[in-house]
Amino acid sequence: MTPAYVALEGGHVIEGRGRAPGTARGELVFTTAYTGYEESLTDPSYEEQVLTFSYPLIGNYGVREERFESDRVHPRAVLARELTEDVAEWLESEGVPAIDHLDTREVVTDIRDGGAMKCGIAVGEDVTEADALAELEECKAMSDHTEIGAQVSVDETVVHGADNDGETVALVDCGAKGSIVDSLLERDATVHVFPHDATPADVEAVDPDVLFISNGPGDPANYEEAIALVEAFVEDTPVAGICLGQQIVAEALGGTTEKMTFGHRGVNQPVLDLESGRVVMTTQNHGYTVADPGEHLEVTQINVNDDTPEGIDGIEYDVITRQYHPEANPGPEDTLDFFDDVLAMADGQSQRAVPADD
Ligand SMILES: NC(=O)CC[C@H](N)C(=O)O
Repeated sequence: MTPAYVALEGGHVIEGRGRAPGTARGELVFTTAYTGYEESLTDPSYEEQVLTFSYPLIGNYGVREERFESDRVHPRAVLARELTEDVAEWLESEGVPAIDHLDTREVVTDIRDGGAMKCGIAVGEDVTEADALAELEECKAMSDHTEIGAQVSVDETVVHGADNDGETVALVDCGAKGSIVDSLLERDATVHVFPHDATPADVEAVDPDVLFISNGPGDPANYEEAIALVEAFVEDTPVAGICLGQQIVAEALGGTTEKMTFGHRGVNQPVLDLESGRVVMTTQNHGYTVADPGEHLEVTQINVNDDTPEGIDGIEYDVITRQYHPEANPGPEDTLDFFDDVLAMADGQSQRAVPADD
């Protein structure tokens, strides 16, 4: 059995079975998702994290590229009770250390008690506990990854669906999942995918019908350029956002964000729509949340478990955002109509509670 160690903040070391070799460090988080491991492992929002699957068997339907959300695995390392050979081989080929045969209940309990925490990972024939502890020593807090947007964003603008007849979307790529682009293309939009640090002039050049801020990893406060884009466009152009995008929009419009203890990661988070009273099941993956939406935004949907904001609308501006992942992949598709609402807003068809002055 290949030795494998996870060193947790505070120095507690958990031993497991090595499935893919290497050393790594990152913020230790867990997801309760029971399907969708390919989508989760390729979701750029997991950059600089070590992902623990609490579901006990991961990989039971193989690994298929058409389910990937980006072109690589983003977590720095993967922990599970049992990984199939397919997944272990895939992670090894990606150079991502993987460990199984550990007590994931213990890991999840530690995270629930101590919050998402730094960890060090060491897997390989010759590694020792000291190697995992050395990685832990080097691990940075998530908010100190100030250049994280550059690690996951496109370098140059990419256009999808240039011949489509629908709305023109300026999607700011802070680590966008492929399904967000697909959901817009399926609705006939033309999607210009911009780097995370695009300038207002770059975006203005395509005359967008909506500015759309994507999901992405890390602390929203580290996305200064995207925050500035929202500030620059919100008075004249509709704005949408998913997950990190909701947090960036709040930061831009006078709201605040904060780090949660261990966040929401899974495919069955219940969300209440305050107007309709309807509850939907949602896919989530976030560690920060909007703490105060500020005076320009109102909360329209909340998490049933802890009342955190899940949907936000502009009061005097055309803005709609979601904290969860309406594009699913993985997870239930109850919330795909968010994309219809965004494109209706882009087309000037939105039904906001407070109409704009013009
Ligand atoms: N999926 C996301 O966009 C994650 C947003 C942000 N990085 C958070 O952890 O809260």
